[in-house]
Amino acid sequence: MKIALLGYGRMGKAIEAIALQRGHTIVIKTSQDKDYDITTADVAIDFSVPSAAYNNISNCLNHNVPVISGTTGWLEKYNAIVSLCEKQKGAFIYASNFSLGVNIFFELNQYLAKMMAKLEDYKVDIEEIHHTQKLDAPSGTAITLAEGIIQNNKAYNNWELDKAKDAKTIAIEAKRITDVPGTHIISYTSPIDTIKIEHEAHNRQGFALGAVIAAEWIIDKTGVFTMKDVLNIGSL
Ligand SMILES: NC(=O)C1=CN([C@@H]2O[C@H](COP(=O)(O)OP(=O)(O)OC[C@H]3O[C@@H](n4cnc5c(N)ncnc54)[C@H](O)[C@@H]3O)[C@@H](O)[C@H]2O)C=CC1
Ligand SMILES: O=C(O)C1=N[C@H](C(=O)O)C[C@H](O)C1
Repeated sequence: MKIALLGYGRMGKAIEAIALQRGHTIVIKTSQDKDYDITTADVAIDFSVPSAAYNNISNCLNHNVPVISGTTGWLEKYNAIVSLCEKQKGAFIYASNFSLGVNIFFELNQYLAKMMAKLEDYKVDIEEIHHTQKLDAPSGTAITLAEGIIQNNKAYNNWELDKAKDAKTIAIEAKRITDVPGTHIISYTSPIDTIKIEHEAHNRQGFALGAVIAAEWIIDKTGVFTMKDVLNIGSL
């Protein structure tokens, strides 16, 4: 497969290493807004910056190149991308987190949220820890986790960074510590005890491998997909 890497930072480089190991070729590596011919690629993988993701993804869809995006912090334009993908009969996957481990963690989070819905003494909060170069807060993964709780527990209808403004809001605390690849902790606390589930990435390989697997999967497909489709999580 000929791959375009839109964003060639920490993740772009980790994806390149895994793509080459799996026999793919990198035909475009871009680290800024500059002209390139996206049609030379079979598939594009965007891990760039929040301000660049929409243009990168649109350019692929406008040229009928399937595109995977892991960039976080641009989702106010997600619906516009879905419409463009449908109009162009293109193929697109966004995931706040491409690792298998986090996608299993997303399922656990939803299951636990459902169980805790009946237990009013427990209050939930989310903590995420990332490296100090991260541009966005809270992390895309923490937002997906909060959405998973809200969908499964009527006690919550909103999330907020730092302090929860009322009992129906989930507080997300974002910590920035040198070199941490990504840790997410969900805690349910009552006056009596605390129940916690945690995912800790040891490095970026899980994110990168998941993105390459998604790129391999999306070739020849049409539509807007998620990592749940790629990993066929229901069958695990
Ligand atoms: N979904 C997932 O599994 C994961 C998502 N991420 C997200 O991926 C993004 C990138 O993360 P990192 O690689 O750690 O950041 P990074 O800062 O190391 O790399 C971003 C790269 O994008 C480049 N860039 C800036 N403008 C661009 C443009 N117009 N077109 C193409 N590239 C451009 C920058 O020069 C930089 O090289 C972030 O939004 C991060 O939150 C990170 C890890 C996993
Ligand atoms: O910026 C990062 O590094 C990461 N970003 C993603 C996010 O915002 O959730 C995924 C992962 O946690 C690493």
